[in-house]
Amino acid sequence: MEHQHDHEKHNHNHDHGGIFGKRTELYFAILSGVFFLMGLILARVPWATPWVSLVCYILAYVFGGYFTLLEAIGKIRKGEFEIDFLMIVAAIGAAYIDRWGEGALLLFLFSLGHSLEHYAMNKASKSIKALGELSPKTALLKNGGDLKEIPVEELRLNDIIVVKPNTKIAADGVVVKGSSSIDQSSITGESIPVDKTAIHDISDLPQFEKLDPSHVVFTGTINGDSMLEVQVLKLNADATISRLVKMINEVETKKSPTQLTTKKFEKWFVPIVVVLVIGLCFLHLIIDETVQDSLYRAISVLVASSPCALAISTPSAVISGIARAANKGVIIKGGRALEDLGSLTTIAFDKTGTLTEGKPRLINAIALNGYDKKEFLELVLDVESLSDHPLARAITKDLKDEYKVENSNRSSNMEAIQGKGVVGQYNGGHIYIGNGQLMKEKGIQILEEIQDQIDQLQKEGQTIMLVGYKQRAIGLLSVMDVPRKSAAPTLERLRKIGIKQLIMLTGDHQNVADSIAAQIGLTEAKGNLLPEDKVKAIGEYVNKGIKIAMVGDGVNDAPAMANSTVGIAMGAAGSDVALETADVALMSDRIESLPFVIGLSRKSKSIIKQNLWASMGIVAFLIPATLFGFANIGVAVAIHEGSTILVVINALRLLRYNLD
Ligand SMILES: Nc1ncnc2c1ncn2[C@@H]1O[C@H](COP(=O)(O)OP(=O)(O)OP(=O)(O)O)[C@@H](O)[C@H]1O
Ligand SMILES: [Zn+2]
Repeated sequence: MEHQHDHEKHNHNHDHGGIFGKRTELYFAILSGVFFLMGLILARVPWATPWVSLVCYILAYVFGGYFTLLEAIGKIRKGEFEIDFLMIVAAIGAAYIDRWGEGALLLFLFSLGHSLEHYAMNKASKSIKALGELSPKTALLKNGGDLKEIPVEELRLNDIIVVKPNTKIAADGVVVKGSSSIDQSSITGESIPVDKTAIHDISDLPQFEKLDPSHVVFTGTINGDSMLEVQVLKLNADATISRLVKMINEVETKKSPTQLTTKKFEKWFVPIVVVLVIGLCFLHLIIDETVQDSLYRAISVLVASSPCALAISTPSAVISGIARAANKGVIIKGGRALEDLGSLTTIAFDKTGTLTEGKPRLINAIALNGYDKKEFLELVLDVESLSDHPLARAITKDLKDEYKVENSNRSSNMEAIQGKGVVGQYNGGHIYIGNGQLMKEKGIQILEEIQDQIDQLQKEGQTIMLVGYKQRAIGLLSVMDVPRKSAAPTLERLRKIGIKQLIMLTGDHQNVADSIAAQIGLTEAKGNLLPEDKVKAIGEYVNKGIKIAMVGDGVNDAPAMANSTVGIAMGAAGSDVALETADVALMSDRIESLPFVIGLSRKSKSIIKQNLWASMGIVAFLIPATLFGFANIGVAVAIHEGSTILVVINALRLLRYNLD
């Protein structure tokens, strides 16, 4: 509780700070309204001298105009020319023709409208900022035998911290002692706690990204009922949560396509209005009316045509949409990604780790051609332990754990052959481990009967790797990675919400691809693809004008993702690379979030559309209404500001979006 308080003090929004704190803008608007009303009343009481009411109006001007003027000046400095400026001009114009009352009303309603607008927009960004407030301020550093509470900024890499039950974890790191179930919802949006256990071997830690997620913990997540010891693997500034917050804050500055179009529209619309308004000022030269009448009309039209609601209609929806996604553990990087997500018709998935569990198990390890089995297994272990391909890691693990083979480190010069396998040196001979293609290229013969066996295994969905040593096939490995339980229902869901094509792209054999596809219900499965083929396959869809997303781990699939309309990375919590490269990052590896974000994006798009129509409709109605004198300044301002707030409230509905 104390921490939170502390944070409030330092972190509040300074945009519109002032003597009354956060709400100064609103209070000023209210004061402006009070003085306007007093002016209005005093102008009508017989005993008050006219200047008393004038003083009230002037005070209404001061309070109503203060922030508007500040904002206008700020924008003009940046070379932007916006509505605030037009409003100031209109108010000055009103004063000039001695319509102080209407000028005061204008500034009062304008400032009220805008402070409410800011308040509402804050509500959206607050749910983003709340993310940043998740990380605790201090950590319990284990220092020999005793514990010391230190600020998180002072933690260094490889420090050991103690996490008490039911407290927040203070650093990204690996569990080295204890096991507990951890509420990671703050990062992944997953409400069910995840079990974490201590890593067995801390002597030779792999990179943070390569660690098994069941040992990894994140800053800001909440420990369950038991004590943990965590080795710090990231400095506070680099913690996943810090990156997230930074990323989402940058997102607000990236404009969506609709926003850019609206900006373009404003670029020619505003000058036209200005010319029209200036022309209207001189109307008394042509038709029979007073200068005052002409100016009054010009000011009303100016107010009526300020595209205020239009300007806010898209950003408000984009921010609300992104905020909603963020608290469900999905990072959407900007308005463009949001709008693209909403227009998808096709989704391509990587196989391993995306549609499948990504935990391949070694099913068969068969020595061929009379090669000694023990020797064969050792050889495979020695070579594969040098590779960090997921298949290699699975094979290594199972050979050690299940087959009790020991690593004798007799292999050297291991090299990966992209999308095919590995090559290494062993006892003075070349050894190849990889797919059939690799064996063919290296001139290693596979007997007919073995090929039949391979075909059979592949049809069951097993990935086959052959081992060639000294130009001879000496063994066969088969590995099985089962589809995620959530894959079939998620694909079904996606189809239901209208995604027409669901495609799998994989480096694995076509038979394996087909087998998985049949199990989970894809429209198409493309196998035998090298990484560059995946990029090409995506490119073909994009060239046909199809909006396609590529879903993958964000690391191996980064090029294909970059080539797609939207790149979606899964399990991004553990991988900075994935977080950086993707347009959309699912922090957890739950593909079931996909229908939700797509639904949310579509909703955002439709809200943007509603907002655009509403705001343009109002302007289209108000301009003639003021032009022909049906609406005076007061009515014009009221409708104008009313529509602005309506548009923002409409956008805020996204904060409560749920896929039904
Ligand atoms: N280290 C390795 N050891 C043995 N075989 C390998 C290795 N790396 C790749 N291969 C072989 O190359 C094939 C293609 O590998 P690639 O990395 O392109 O695809 P993948 O990651 O297994 O599958 P996906 O494309 O679905 O993610 C694998 O199916 C395997 O047969
Ligand atoms: Zn406005």
